[in-house]
Amino acid sequence: MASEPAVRARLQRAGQEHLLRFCAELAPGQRAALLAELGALEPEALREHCRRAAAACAHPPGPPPDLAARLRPLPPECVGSASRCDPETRLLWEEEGFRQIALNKVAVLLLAGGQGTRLGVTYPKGMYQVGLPSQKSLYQLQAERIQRVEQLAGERHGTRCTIPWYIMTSEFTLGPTATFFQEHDFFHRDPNNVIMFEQRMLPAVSFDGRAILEQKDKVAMAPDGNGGLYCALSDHQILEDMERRGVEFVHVYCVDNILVRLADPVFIGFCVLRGADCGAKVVEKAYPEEPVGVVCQVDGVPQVVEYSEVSPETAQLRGPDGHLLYSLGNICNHFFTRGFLQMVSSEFEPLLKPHVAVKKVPYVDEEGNPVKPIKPNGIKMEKFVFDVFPFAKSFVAFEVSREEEFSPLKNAASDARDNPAVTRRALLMQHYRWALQAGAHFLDACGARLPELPRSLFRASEGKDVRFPSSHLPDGTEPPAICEISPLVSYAGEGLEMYLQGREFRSPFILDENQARALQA
Ligand SMILES: CC(=O)N[C@H]1[C@@H](OP(=O)(O)O)O[C@H](CO)[C@@H](O)[C@@H]1O
Repeated sequence: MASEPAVRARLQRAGQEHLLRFCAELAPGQRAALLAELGALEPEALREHCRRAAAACAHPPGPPPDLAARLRPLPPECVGSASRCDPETRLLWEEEGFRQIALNKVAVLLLAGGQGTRLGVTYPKGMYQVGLPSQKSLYQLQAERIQRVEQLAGERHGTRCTIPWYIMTSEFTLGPTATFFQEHDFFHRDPNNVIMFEQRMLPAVSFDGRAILEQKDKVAMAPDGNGGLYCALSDHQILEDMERRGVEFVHVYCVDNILVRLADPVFIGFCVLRGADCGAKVVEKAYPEEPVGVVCQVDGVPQVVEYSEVSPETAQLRGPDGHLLYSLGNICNHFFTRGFLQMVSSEFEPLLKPHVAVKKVPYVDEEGNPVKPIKPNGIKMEKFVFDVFPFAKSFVAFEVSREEEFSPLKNAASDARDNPAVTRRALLMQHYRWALQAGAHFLDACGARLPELPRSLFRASEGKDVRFPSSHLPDGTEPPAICEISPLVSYAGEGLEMYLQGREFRSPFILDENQARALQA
């Protein structure tokens, strides 16, 4: 254990000795914990972190003044589209994706270190369940989609294959996530193929560059952002683990999108066939202020400009076709080759610039009294996962349908958007569409057939795909029938005809594996 004089000397080098000001009055256990926490902070890095935070604070808030002039939309040749391509091309991409999965070359990596502050929960967001009939959590939906896509790839190629699931957690989420997985028997995944690792934490810093003490024996620490991924990959030898397993392509995604398609073969295949080392899935932005980053070019280089860093004027610009000029909304689904991740982790990571968030950080005052500030008093610095895009040799964006692939759980019920009810509805609406496309009919409680989709709400596209965009429905509208389809039965709406074609079902209807077996018999 680090001794107090040793820790004090290190803190002096970092200019942060004040962190020990209550040390003498702590009980032995508390003191040891504080010394261990402080002893782990590297003095030069801590000094630099606090210096940068204070310097960033000296700049006026908001986007850099010259940013707008440096922005351009991504050139069309870098953008593919799942919905606007011809069906044969889409099939080719999908086939390539399945081939790579069957060869065990694809892994998924979940970014799950966040604190769920906006959602207002004290546990990891992935454990949240939005109120589906099956009561599945986000983690369970994800686990089951991995299992199904492995099965589909295996069937096509007459093999058994594995998609390892890497889960980046933080000090806040590792313990509860690990326990949750154990309690749920890893959702029937082999625990050897679920690899949890922890991202680093960084101290929150006051406006004058001093790390903040949250309690007498605890520094206010926060995860280093989802771009902490690249340090964490090195810290825990994750890339070596991928290499041992033969993984070449990694689908990185964030935890909150209830519709996320893990290891999506179409996306993987598109990126691989394009020879991309780095890719981002996007949806068309719904409205100018939508809180999604935009994929674009800055000084001619592909990049994401985060919603918090783009001015309202720029966000509202429209192109000649009337669409938003910066319309490619980042949905935090990224493709990386292992080689690219290796280069980033070994070479480019130190070049990533942290982003500054000014926050209310609870602290102890000079007398040691805990204070909950009413206005922002501190700075948290975070790296962003997409800040590595400028280092790509070949970057692509891939546009997908929002209704099918994007409904993030960000906010508590008190917020009208991206809340649990909205995400629940997005999933149930999707499953209802899939069931209708597969030829199902639904009955009300009295056995009468429910009217099928109001014609005015149809938007026919993608061949026989019946589109029923939730964005065209008045807020709060439920699908006409409740239908939930287990990801173990269908990953993206495929293969449902054999259970549903021409049959009638009463709402609510849950198509799980047992039900599917019964219907097949
Ligand atoms: C740093 C980062 O990854 N930000 C992402 C992420 O936003 P959060 O508000 O941090 O959850 O998810 C959004 C999509 O849900 C995406 O648009 C945005 O760019």
